[in-house]
Amino acid sequence: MTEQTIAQVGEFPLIDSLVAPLSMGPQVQLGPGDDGAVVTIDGSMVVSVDLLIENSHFRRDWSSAHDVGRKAIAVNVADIEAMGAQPLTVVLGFSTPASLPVRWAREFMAGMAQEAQLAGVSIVGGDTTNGEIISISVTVMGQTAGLAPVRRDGAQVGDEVAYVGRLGYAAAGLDLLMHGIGWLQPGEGAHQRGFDGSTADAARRFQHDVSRYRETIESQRHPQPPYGQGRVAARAGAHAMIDVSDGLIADLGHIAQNSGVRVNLRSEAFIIAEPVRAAAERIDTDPMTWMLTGGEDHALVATFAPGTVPEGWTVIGSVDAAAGPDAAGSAPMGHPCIMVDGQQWQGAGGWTHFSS
Ligand SMILES: Nc1ncnc2c1ncn2[C@@H]1O[C@H](COP(=O)(O)OP(=O)(O)O)[C@@H](O)[C@H]1O
Ligand SMILES: Cc1ncc(C[n+]2csc(CCOP(=O)(O)OP(=O)(O)O)c2C)c(N)n1
Ligand SMILES: [Mg+2]
Repeated sequence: MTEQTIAQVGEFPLIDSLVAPLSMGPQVQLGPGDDGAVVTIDGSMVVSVDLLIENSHFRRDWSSAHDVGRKAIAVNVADIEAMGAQPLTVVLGFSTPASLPVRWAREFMAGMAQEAQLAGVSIVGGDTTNGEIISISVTVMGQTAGLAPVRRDGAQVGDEVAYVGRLGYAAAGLDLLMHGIGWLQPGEGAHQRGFDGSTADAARRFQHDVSRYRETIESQRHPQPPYGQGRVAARAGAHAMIDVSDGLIADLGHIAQNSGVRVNLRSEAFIIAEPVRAAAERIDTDPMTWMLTGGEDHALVATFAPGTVPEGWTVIGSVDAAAGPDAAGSAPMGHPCIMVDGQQWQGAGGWTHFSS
């Protein structure tokens, strides 16, 4: 029997079935179902949006619908955490081919609901349309609730640089998946690029033992941002903060550049987690590259006045005065604002869209 598709169910019955299981937090006066949602907030509103596009941000043969739903919430809530604000609500833009099995949409929504619960946000509305591939846009709203927002431009010379959350996991998982390791069973995504659908190809892709580094692949499917730690950093008086979406060096580069300072990282301060080390051994690569330039774990990295780094954060470097214009000119492709073990970082600091 073939699976029921979205085309067979129709727009409004689909929406009804997607929103019915959602629960609303106490701040929600009016949830999905009207022209707009109504939300009570404390202080100023902090708002951010991110897109997840099929084959750019996820693949259906790498991640389940549930994983993609979890990721859609996590990557967006991390931006509100990185402002030191309290995440409250999200609205979802969902575009999908009519041929998508309804099961995929329901599991996606269940993943969103599960992660929303973890992150402490309510899904208060959305929009559903027809499109050639799956596109997901999540807008997240938070409140300042008595604490000043922590921006990217506040780092001060003499600050300590520290992070909380995972580094290198999601990048390791991405590399493994790109090596054909850890794919899901071929389902509706089997037609997608990189998978020829043949039995031999399927057998080759699913024969790997991934037990030692499973957590890295799971992190690529859905990251685990350190929920609540953005508020902890704001309460500790963090001077600047960002979440690591593109790569630690790239994202710290935004702090350094916006603040007019230079960041010095000490590689010996990084602790390489066992699953990341195991993944690096499996595909014979340097795990530090993933930790320094890999994205999608959505760790928080912040700068603090000396002695004010919160418990549970790992200090990895310090903030210096910016180098002169000569130094900037000597690393046109690199990150003149970021030093690692006393050397200016040359080359890519993380993921950028539009490059081949
Ligand atoms: N198309 C756009 N229109 C307006 N602002 C944008 C657009 N794309 C990105 N920005 C802004 O540029 C900044 C950097 O974007 P991005 O790298 O996506 O940040 P993040 O990693 O926090 O998601 C953000 O402040 C974002 O709001
Ligand atoms: C199919 C697939 N290809 C490539 C990647 C890797 N990747 C996609 S986006 C990205 C960086 C973060 O995404 P972005 O849209 O730049 O997030 P933002 O900085 O706006 O939060 C990475 C490492 C992936 N996750 N899935
Ligand atoms: Mg963004």
